[in-house]
Amino acid sequence: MTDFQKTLDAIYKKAACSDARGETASYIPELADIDAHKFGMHLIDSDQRNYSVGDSNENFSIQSISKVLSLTMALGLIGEDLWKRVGVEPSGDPFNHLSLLEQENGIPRNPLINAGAIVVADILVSRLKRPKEDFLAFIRNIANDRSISYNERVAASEKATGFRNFAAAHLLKSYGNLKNDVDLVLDFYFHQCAIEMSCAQLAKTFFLYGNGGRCMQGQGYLNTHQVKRINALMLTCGFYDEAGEFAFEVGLPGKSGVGGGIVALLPNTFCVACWSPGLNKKGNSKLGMEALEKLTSDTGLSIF
Ligand SMILES: NC(=O)CC[C@H](N)C(=O)O
Repeated sequence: MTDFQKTLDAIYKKAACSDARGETASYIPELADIDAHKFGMHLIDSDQRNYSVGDSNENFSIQSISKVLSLTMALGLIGEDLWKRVGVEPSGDPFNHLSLLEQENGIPRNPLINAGAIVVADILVSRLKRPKEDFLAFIRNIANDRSISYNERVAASEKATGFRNFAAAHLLKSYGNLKNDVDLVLDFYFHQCAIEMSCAQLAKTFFLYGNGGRCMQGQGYLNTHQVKRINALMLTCGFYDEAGEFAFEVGLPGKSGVGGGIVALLPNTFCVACWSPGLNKKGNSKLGMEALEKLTSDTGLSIF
């Protein structure tokens, strides 16, 4: 049987003495000052046993990791119609690029790049009575944890500097693929990105994607067909123009965020969350990528 705690301890030891930790995300001013020496990891196996190291209980901004959760909620609300407004192909571009959006007439390549997530946010704004409150309640239910919240300072910070997201939303609007007011949709989007969680909470929340769509409490959020699709999207699109590298090095469906978090899972085996705020050039956690590579290499556990 795999000794996950021993593997995490070895990863932590290696990470602690690494001095090439990458850069924090300075384009969202509130994220720029996070201590790049933080490092945490939390793993939950299929028997719901927990293993952790480092700053695994410290909150951080989940940023783009939230795109998987908003997609999950939107799929539950409108089902397959969602795919009329957003594609399922990797973009091979950075998360905030706009060129393909124009070439492809306002249909974003996939729901995990910013433009795609903004369309998903638009769907939620249309469908939910109190979008921000209802989305937060959805996540708190999955995690069974009322303490999960938005960080209003991070949301405001991104609103003040999120020019590319405003550009994306306006472009979508010009193609008729954004139904609501740009400011309203982006207010929701900036808040979803500003949700804070710890590695422990994140692993708990994403447990459902490795468990046939059922959360740790046993409640179903996705059917097996939908969960297959979301895992396929995480594998092919979860790391933008580094998705190939993540599949190559780590070999798991997963999702990153510019807060330095990465969550990944092996269906029916484990769900793991890692946090190290320094990013590589592609906007993915530098040590997080290395830690997950070591996890799957040392244990021999990956989807390949
Ligand atoms: N990759 C990310 O985490 C990007 C999310 C960030 N809120 C943005 O829209 O730019």
